[in-house]
Formats: sequence, structure tokens, C-alpha cells
Amino acid sequence: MISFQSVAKVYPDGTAAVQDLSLDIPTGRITVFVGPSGCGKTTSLRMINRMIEPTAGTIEIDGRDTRSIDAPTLRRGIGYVIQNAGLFPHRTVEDNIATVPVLQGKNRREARTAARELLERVGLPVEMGRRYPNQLSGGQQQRVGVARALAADPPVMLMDEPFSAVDPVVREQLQTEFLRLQDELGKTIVFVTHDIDEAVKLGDRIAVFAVGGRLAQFSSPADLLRRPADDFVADFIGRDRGYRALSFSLAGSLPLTDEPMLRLGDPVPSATGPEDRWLLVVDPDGRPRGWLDREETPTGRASATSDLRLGGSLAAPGQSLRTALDAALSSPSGRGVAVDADGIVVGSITIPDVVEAIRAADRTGLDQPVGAASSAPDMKKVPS
Ligand SMILES: Nc1ncnc2c1ncn2[C@@H]1O[C@H](COP(=O)(O)OP(=O)(O)OP(=O)(O)O)[C@@H](O)[C@H]1O
Repeated sequence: MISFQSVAKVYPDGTAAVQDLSLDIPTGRITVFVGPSGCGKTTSLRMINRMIEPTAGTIEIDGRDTRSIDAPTLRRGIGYVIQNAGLFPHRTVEDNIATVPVLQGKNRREARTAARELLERVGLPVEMGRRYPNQLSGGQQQRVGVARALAADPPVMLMDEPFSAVDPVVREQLQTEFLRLQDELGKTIVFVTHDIDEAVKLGDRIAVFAVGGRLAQFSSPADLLRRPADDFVADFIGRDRGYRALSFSLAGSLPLTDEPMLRLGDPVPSATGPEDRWLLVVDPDGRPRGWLDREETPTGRASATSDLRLGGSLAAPGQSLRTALDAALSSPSGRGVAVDADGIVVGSITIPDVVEAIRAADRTGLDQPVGAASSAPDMKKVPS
């Protein structure tokens, strides 16, 4: 654990960058510092590896005051990744990654072999190791930056806006791969960003800083979205926070309604009333193919794929209320199609049921740690 205890930083010109900061950063998780420009995120981050010395308070790593460890030793256990990767331009990618291990006394050949393995780990082809940084795209350079920080296998990683300099599509890919990597590595990561969406996607815990280095809130992403501590935090999180918070509530207890189905190619039965205008058509295995509009399809005619309206998104086991709501909203019938792990239809989801589940989640606080969704129970099927 990294523990900030009443930490402050006043720069020599009198700027109070951080004020009385106390927080505990859990081991093996991603903690994000987020906030508007100039609110002390980078200053706080750099105080961890003593690139900046606090003017008051104490920072401990696993119970040891960082002032009691000499700075080079401290930094050996702390990887550091910055925006634009900060690679050495005159060294090959491989040698960039091998820099710290070689400085630590590892022989060059071993360090290069390890560098090639790390390249693969961050999703780059080994051959890229022979290139120079300016022969890589921005996203590739960022991956090399991450590989270089991992080379000494430090338990702690500090990452300062590492993905900000790349376009949104590459950024999204880097974030997803970063989460996958962290699943394998379980490092203690402190990640600085000014982008609340990035914070919510990556953080196990989020520290929201306000201008003047005040810690406005420190909580899980779900709590942050549901219960912002004050107007500043609510404003910073922005719109749609209620909808985004649904991502953190599992659809586990959502009731499923039995959905009448028609096999592709079977004759269309006549409708008994306006309520069964839409009929769900499935393939021979029971996988959804689309919705048939009986107002537009003559009775008795065999259904064909061309008659079908695509059904919007699907809700699968272990997914969130946001997915379930989207499945219902995006379906032409207003009923979201729920499928099992094999993609076979198990029933449908109605908007009122999702709304009821949202209310229940609000009452009981169904916050789930990031990554819990995959181990979540299946949706419970209840007969209509
Ligand atoms: N060396 C310095 N001397 C004086 N003031 C500084 C120094 N470094 C940073 N500051 C000031 O301290 C405050 C916090 O800066 P910091 O870089 O920690 O903020 P930040 O939240 O990381 O900002 P950004 O998102 O823009 O990078 C700012 O007002 C900044 O101008």
C-alpha cells in the first residue's frame, strides 16, 4: 500500500500545488488521479518516487517512509511512464526497453531477450525491437514506454497521462490492452489523467482532485458516478452519469420473460392482438436472427431473413444493467433479447423490469469490483 499522510507541496514561488493530502493506494490495483488542469495530480504522483519532495507530511510504501530510502533505490522499484513515452531517440526500441535492466547490471544479451518478450507482452511484433522510436506510430511508442517501465519488473508503476497523445481509437485499444496486462501482472498502479471516462474505465479507485490540490473524493468508479461528494465532483463527472453508473450493476437478478419464437422458414401464425405485433425469429439452434413485423408480413407466409428487422444489442449472462437496458431500448419490439453463453435465446427483458432492477440496485448498492462481471451469476429465468 502507498499511504499519503497529510502531504502538502508548496513550490518555492509560493504555489500551493497539494494541500493536506491523505489517502491509501491499495496494492495490486489501479488508482487513478483525475481532475482539471493544474490541480496537483502530477505533483502528487511525482512525490511518490521523490522526483518532487513534499513540503509537509509523509508518504509510506508498505509501511516504510519514502524519505528513509535513498532516491535511486526507491525508483528502482517504481516504473514510470509519461505522455509521448519519453523514449531515447537514438536507441533502438529493444535498447530503450533494456536500459534499466542493463543499468542494474544485467548483461546486454539477456536484457535484449527480455525486451523482446516484453514487446510481445504489450502487443508489438518482436521485429519492431530493431527500429528507432521515430519509426513507430504514437500508439506503438506508448506501448514501448509501458514495456520499458515493466522491464525491471517493479511492483509499483506511476503513469502520467500515458495515453493522452494518441487518437481516440488507438487510445481505447491501449486502455483495453493495459487492463488485460494488469490482469496478468497485478501491479500497484497510480495513473494520472484529466479524462473522467478514462478514469472510470481503468480505475479500481478514483481520486478526484480539485484546483488547489484538494482531494474532493476518493472512491470506486461506481460510487463516484452514483454518489458524487459535492457539486464540483458532479460537475466534473458530467452528464449521463446515472446511465454510465449502470455499467457497474450486474443484471444478475433481472427476471426473464418467456418469449414466443418462430423458427426461420416456419409459417407465420396470425397475430392475436396488437401486443404480439413483433415475433422473434430464431435459427434452428435457437440463436436470434431478428424480429418479424406481423403488420408488414402477410399471415401464412414463410419467414425469410429479408423480412426481418435486426434486433439491436443482446444481453448475455454476467453483463451489466446498462447492457440489459440497451438491449431493450434498441429492440424494435421494446423487448431485449437475452441469450446464454452459447448465444441461444433464453427469454426477453422488458424495460419496466430493467427500471425496477435499477431501483433495486440503487437501494442495495450493487457495486461490483472491476472484473467481477465475468464471475457473476447468470440471469435468473422466471416464467412469465
Ligand atoms: N516547479 C513548479 N514551480 C511552481 N509551480 C509549479 C511547479 N510545478 C507545478 N506547479 C504548479 O502547481 C500546480 C499543480 O501542478 P501539477 O502539474 O501538479 O498539476 P496537474 O493536475 O498535473 O496539471 P495538468 O493536468 O495540467 O498536468 C499548478 O498550479 C502548477 O502551475
